[in-house]
Amino acid sequence: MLQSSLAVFDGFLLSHDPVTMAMVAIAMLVAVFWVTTTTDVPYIKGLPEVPGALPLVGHLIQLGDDHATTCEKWFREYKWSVFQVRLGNTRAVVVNSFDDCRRMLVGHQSAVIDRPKLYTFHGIISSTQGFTIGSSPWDESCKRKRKAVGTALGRPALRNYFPMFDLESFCIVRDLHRDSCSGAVEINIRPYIQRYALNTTLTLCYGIRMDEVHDSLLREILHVGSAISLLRSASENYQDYIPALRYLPANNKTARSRELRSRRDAYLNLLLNKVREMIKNGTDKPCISSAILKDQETKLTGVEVSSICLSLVSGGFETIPGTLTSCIGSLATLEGQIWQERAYRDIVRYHPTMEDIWANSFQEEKVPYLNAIVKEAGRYYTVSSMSLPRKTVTEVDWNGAKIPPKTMILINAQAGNHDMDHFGPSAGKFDPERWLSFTESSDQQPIETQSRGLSHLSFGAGARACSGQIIASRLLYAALIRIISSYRILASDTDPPTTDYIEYNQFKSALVAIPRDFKVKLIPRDPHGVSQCLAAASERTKDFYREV
Ligand code: HEM
Repeated sequence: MLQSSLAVFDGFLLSHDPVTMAMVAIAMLVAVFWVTTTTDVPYIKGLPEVPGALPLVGHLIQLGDDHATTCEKWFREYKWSVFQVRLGNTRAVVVNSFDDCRRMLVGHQSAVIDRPKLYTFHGIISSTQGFTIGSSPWDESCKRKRKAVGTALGRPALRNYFPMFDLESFCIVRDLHRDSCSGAVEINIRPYIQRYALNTTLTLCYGIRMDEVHDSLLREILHVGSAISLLRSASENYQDYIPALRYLPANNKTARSRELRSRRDAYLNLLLNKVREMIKNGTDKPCISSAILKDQETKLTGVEVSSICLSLVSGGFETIPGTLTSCIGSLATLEGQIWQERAYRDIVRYHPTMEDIWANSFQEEKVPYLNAIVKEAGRYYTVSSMSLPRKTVTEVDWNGAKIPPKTMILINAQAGNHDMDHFGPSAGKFDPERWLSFTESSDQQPIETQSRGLSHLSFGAGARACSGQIIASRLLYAALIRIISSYRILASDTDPPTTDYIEYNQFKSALVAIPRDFKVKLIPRDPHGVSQCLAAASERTKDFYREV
């Protein structure tokens, strides 16, 4: 098409006939329109397309910073649960209602098992350490990595991590206790939770942890990880969808990606070298990379090992803090005081003494009210609002519309998790009790409602669902039980939490939500009991893991 237009243009240069000139102009316009509106996958008949796509950018500008919220709005406005949009030159199918998200992810799980490759993330950032599992196309290497991670993070493996849960949740309370001065000082809890999440995955991968909340290596890993997560989002990275932008002379996205890649390489290499050194000195702790470096019956390549460690570190360091910090924000509100008291009563029902809570809180998740809080936190604060993009490998027949192979599928988990058709009219409200029923006895004890199948969409679903969901739930539970039983949490009057499920997030364009900062007052429930438990935990955990 372009070549024939150029041929006509040559003819135009030789002739000044007005008819020829008009024809050439039209041909040129058609060619420009064609080039700027063609997508990788052609228009899918039978699926509605949101109106207003522009040449070159498609719907990117309309989608704005916050794709999940814009698509949720379109879903409600047009009453289309599944529609197609154009992200520059890429056609994507967006799925919104809870039932359709489940049907796409579970009902068509083999067809949507792939992940798309993006220019910036795959081509630049991942060129040295390999792709994370969550961004790996479905191939033999991805299968091997998922299998290894499935074993490391599956339910049977959890018991190996009990000492780690004990130590890391102890460190949260230890430092909150020190820094909040018994409620006199209001405190931002997110840094403590960030260390909790990051130390957990660093321990799993490298047998290494950092004790200080503001440790410089810890902050570097968090900073670089968040900056990379920002570069994965469509709204921050138009060059993935509008290739011409890649060739602009002042392309700061590419330069920034390269800078972040080398900073990430530096700390990943440092961590791996530490493990090598520990192996040499015989001081290494059991962890994924030491097992692989010692070649314990593994068939994984070096790049696959880096990819696994990268996936675990990046899988947890924002999702856990995003969910847990926001959840504590909801619990700290006036209404949240009731949930805290009911949770506390339920904790005491299963663990009658403070010692028992501390000794037996991380081995299983048996307090129903806490499980309900964990589930509601996951649902309500959908930290990965558009999940991770999928790609079809085979055709999907969607009510007669044929979605071809290689089509990008975007799961709007935020919309599905707040879908009133599924969760009822209170879908837009944080309410742990939606997961509970109560006994008819006078003390109305909470019982978990047995939900069949998928509770919410925050961990995705189907063959590429989150590999870390079991350990993630345990981490949320293990931190909450110790925090709630140690303190009454009150929102600060001057820096209160934002508890709206959209507005709580300060970076709408990032792949994973970063909650707005807020502060809480922590009023010790039993100061003496907490001090005793802290002293005992300090003694118990002192030799578990080494620090960098
Ligand atoms: C609250 C915590 C977490 C949330 C909300 C979350 C959410 C997600 C989501 C939405 C996906 C994509 C699922 C899909 O496409 O269907 C995912 C994938 C993944 N997550 Fe998580 N995650 C969490 C914690 C973790 C943790 C702690 C780890 C590891 C230690 C982890 C490791 C992974 C991995 C490896 C994948 C890629 C799976 C694949 O592509 O095959 N996640 N997660």
